[in-house]
Amino acid sequence: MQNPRKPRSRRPAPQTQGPKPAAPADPQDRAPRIPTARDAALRMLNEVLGEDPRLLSDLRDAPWLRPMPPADRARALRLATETLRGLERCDRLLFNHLKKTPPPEILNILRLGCYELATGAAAHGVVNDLVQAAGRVPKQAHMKGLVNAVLRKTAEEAPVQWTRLRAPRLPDWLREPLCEAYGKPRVSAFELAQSQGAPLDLTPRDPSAAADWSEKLGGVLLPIGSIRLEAGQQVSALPGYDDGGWWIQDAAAALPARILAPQAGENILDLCAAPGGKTLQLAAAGARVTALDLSENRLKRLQENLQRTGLTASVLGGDALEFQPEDGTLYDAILLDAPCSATGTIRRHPDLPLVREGDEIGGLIELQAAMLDHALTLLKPGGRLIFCTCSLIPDEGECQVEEALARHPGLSVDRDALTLPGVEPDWITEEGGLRLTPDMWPDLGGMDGFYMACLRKGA
Ligand SMILES: C[S@@+](CC[C@H](N)C(=O)[O-])C[C@H]1O[C@@H](n2cnc3c(N)ncnc32)[C@H](O)[C@@H]1O
Repeated sequence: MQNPRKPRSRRPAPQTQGPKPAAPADPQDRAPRIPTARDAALRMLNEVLGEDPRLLSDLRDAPWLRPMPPADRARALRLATETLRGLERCDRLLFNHLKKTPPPEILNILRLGCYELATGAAAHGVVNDLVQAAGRVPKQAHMKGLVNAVLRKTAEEAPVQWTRLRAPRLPDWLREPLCEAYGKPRVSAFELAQSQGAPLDLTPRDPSAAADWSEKLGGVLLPIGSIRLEAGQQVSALPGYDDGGWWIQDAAAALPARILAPQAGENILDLCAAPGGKTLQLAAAGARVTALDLSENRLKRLQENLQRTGLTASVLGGDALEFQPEDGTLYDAILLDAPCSATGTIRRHPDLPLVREGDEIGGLIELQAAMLDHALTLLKPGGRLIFCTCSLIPDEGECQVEEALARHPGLSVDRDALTLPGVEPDWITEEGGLRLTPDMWPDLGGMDGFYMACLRKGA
């Protein structure tokens, strides 16, 4: 596998999307009953694809989901996620039977129905339920007949046609810079991997117990030490959840802390730490960890994760750009998991390319560089700093490291840190980082896209 070609300039990705359709009215405001999983999935689709688009991850804790039983909430999220993953396929099938684009809420009802019918749901129940849902859309009840007719036709052809349609394409704002960096065939391979979703990966608290956990949980032990299970499990019911024997973390996301190779007693700063997968890895190795993040909400999840696993870290709310340790001590090592476009996580979050338009990437690139520069001021001479992002865009990875090396004489890349079981030579980039993409490990179920490098401060 080849390393990506790097774009020469850092221009922000172009915006090619037109204005979003008008926000639909909120059917739940008029319906006091507890939403069903389908009702909630429809509301999620309306919010993600609405005028003020929201990410599904921002809707997880929405107050209107609270009255629902947890299993229905989980089903709603799965239905919305998978409909959004298959949106292009849904529209291709539906528009064979539509003379013009229906109002957004009706179109989303059809899209949800199309996804469910294509993937094996019983036609009778889906169609009846969604016709009823159309009848509750304010001012659109007359569309019930259309919903009924289109879904009945879709029920006949969608199960056969669905997998014959191409893997949904990324939008131009992302596809163009990725094609420039990796070439079209690789980007098509990313899209295929993204269309297949992601398995459930776990990081064992004790890396030497990985094989035991894998056997106990009926999983597959991955070459880099993570445990892979099939998606869709009730995680809290699995052995080891309550006592923190492992935590959920994509295999690719577990590598930065492994490359850091934390030692017991080391003073390690985890900048941009929440919700804390990497903090847990550092603490489990016996390091004295300071975990800092700007988001109070995400820090709550980090605290819960520490509590469940019984691990300890000093948790601080604050801005990584301004952070100064109270006693002025410098850190042995720093992990900087910088905020980024998150384009490496699209197989888990297929809503991301639909909600974002790429206009935030220029600002993120500046922020990452500023964070890296500030982090270096907090590091001991000779200390190591892991810079990582869950992005596929080289400007947020390879280019950041190349430019940091140019800005900081004495700073070097520690290539030896990459010598770990399971790390393949093809993953190593020219400047000495690791480039991971979703098409890697195709026979094992892929991995998230990530970039990481271990930097050494001059002594
Ligand atoms: C990629 S996520 C971190 C994931 C985390 N390291 C883990 O393994 O679970 C990036 C984090 O950066 C945080 N963040 C964004 N801007 C920040 C800032 N200026 N200072 C500190 N944290 C920031 C976000 O709240 C978010 O939690």
